[in-house]
Amino acid sequence: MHISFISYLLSTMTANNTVKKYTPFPALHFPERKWPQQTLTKPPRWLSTDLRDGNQALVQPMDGDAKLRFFQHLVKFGYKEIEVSYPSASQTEFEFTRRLITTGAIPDDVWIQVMAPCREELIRTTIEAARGAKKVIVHIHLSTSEVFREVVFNMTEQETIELAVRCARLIRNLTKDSADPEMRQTEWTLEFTPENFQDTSLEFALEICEAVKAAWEPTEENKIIFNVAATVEVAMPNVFADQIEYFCTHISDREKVSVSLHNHNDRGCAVAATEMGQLAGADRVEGCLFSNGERTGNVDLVTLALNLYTQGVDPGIDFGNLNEVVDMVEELTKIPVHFRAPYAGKYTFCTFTGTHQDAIRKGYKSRARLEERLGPSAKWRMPYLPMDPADLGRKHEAIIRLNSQSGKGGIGWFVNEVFEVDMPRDLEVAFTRVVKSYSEEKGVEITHDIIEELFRSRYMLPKPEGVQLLSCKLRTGKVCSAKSNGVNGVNGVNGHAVSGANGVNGHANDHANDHANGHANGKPKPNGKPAIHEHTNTVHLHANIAIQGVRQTISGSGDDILTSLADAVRGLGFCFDVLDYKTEWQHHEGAGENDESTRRSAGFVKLVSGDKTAWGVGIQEDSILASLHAILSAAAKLE
Ligand SMILES: CC(=O)SCCNC(=O)CCNC(=O)[C@H](O)C(C)(C)COP(=O)(O)OP(=O)(O)OC[C@H]1O[C@@H](n2cnc3c(N)ncnc32)[C@H](O)[C@@H]1OP(=O)(O)O
Ligand SMILES: CC(C)C(=O)C(=O)O
Repeated sequence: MHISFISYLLSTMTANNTVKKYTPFPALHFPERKWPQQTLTKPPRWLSTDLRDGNQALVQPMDGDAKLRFFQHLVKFGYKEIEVSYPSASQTEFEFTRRLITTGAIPDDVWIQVMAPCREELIRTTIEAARGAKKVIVHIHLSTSEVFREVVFNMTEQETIELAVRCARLIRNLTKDSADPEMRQTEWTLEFTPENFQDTSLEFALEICEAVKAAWEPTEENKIIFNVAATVEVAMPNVFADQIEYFCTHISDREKVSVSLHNHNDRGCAVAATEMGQLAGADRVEGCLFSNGERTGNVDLVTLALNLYTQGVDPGIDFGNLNEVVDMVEELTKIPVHFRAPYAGKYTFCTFTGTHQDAIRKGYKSRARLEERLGPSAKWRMPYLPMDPADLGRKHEAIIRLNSQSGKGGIGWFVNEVFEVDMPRDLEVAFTRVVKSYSEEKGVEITHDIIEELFRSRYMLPKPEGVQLLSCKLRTGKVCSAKSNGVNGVNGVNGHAVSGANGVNGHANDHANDHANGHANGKPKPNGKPAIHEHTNTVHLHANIAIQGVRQTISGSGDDILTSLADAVRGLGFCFDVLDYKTEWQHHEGAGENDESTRRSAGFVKLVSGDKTAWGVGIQEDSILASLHAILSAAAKLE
């Protein structure tokens, strides 16, 4: 037999053998389940364990100052239950807990949670650390799964129950039943975690929780918390939901119990499992910001909260400045938030892809119209963006980024961001070719600066200040004509637009709107055929201009201002026809519509001469000057 065939056989056998060491997690036979029909309509009680589970998983756990900053942020975001420490772990943990309490850093409505294993001396230390706080959840954990009982603790089920009950009684004696009056002033709650609940027999999990509950004696007002943890995620989320619904419907005194979830992300399903667990009846959720925590992390509290938000449910946590949250967590944990993390990643609301950019751009235009009619609470319907980035304090300009995968939608978006104008479609197509070939040739991301440079050098006069309009007179007259002054296929203004014959400064605004409207309405005729006008107005233009300081007089006639300008420029010795044009006023964000000091006009003109075509663009405070620039710029390129 050939040697490589033998090694192939060996490797297949090895692979088959290694997979056999795993056992499938059994599904629950639970036909009574109701969770698949439920929906989430309210937020859970949230607990942040960033300062405990998150902290214990760091290469370098946080010091007291870092923990304090983190704590203050958590309070600011709106968390009312915060696991602050594992006081028996280290002096830092103990002292941090004391510092919070003695400096009055804990708002009255915030519960701190302190954690300990089921070991008497460590529980005593833990409770001592919490002395004097207003509201404290004492959290003890004990693994209940078979493998832990056998491998780690060497304890029977009965011994495990007895240990848990002893600890619950001890905590009760040291806290709510304490002889020390200072201790009794604190509001104490017990949280018991049957660690590895997911891998524990449900009957045993219920049995141990019932025993702990009986030892603690919770009330409806001050419920005991059973934190049914997926310490290691070993099953699919639907199986987890069955386990939770079974637990919720079989634990006694349900009204005195808060069922809490604590999901880790070993199979990558922590968010799904936590959401399904809530559908199944859980009341409370523990997790960390951006999924920090042991191994693959705890469930991500940011994703959970914002998933609710995007279903129209207020999570009660404020992530209105999500970048600030990211910065804080990255700085204090030294773990970067992934670029594609839900909601928070740098690329989460950003696309390089042409068709996506086109859809988003159209989406924003449609959104602007919708908001004009219905206000900012109009229902969010946006292609590719399940959430408004502005709700997270994220800027629209970060959404679209350009490379060789981008198309005219994205490139048009950038031009709009740089110049505050919308290009005509045909110019978008032409400029897209320019940008794509630049991007492919250089292999770089296209920035706003590159767009500006490419656009200016391609379509605008190199020195726009070199061309000035010193004065301009316009006159209209009715004529009977069947041609359009050498301007192929351009319809004229509406016949009434230009009445004045003012100087430059005086004319800009009274004729400019009509100029713009006329062009917007006036579509070029296909094939460049002359338009037939039986009775129309002709615009006669007479202007004094200066090019590089040299004064010239130009005059021309046409169906409208632009075509009469084109006619006049031809008088300077250029030879062309107008193929397409558009004028518009810039959309100045924040400036009032009639704020003349900030208004600028854009003229876009496509000229043809022989078999050459060229676009020119002018952006100026004066609409006639803008069009003049556009024509001169395109005409120069045809030379
Ligand atoms: C799933 C979770 O994340 S639970 C939270 C865990 N967090 C931490 O462990 C962080 C802080 N921990 C520590 O600082 C230390 O581990 C301490 C202070 C708790 C204990 O330290 P040590 O006494 O040195 O013990 P060590 O760290 O080796 O822990 C193992 C011992 O604790 C026991 N143990 C582990 N979990 C528990 C528990 N939930 N209840 C009771 N005993 C426990 C083990 O059986 C073992 O006992 P053994 O030495 O008799 O075999
Ligand atoms: C809640 C505790 C015990 C925990 O961190 C876990 O189970 O993962």
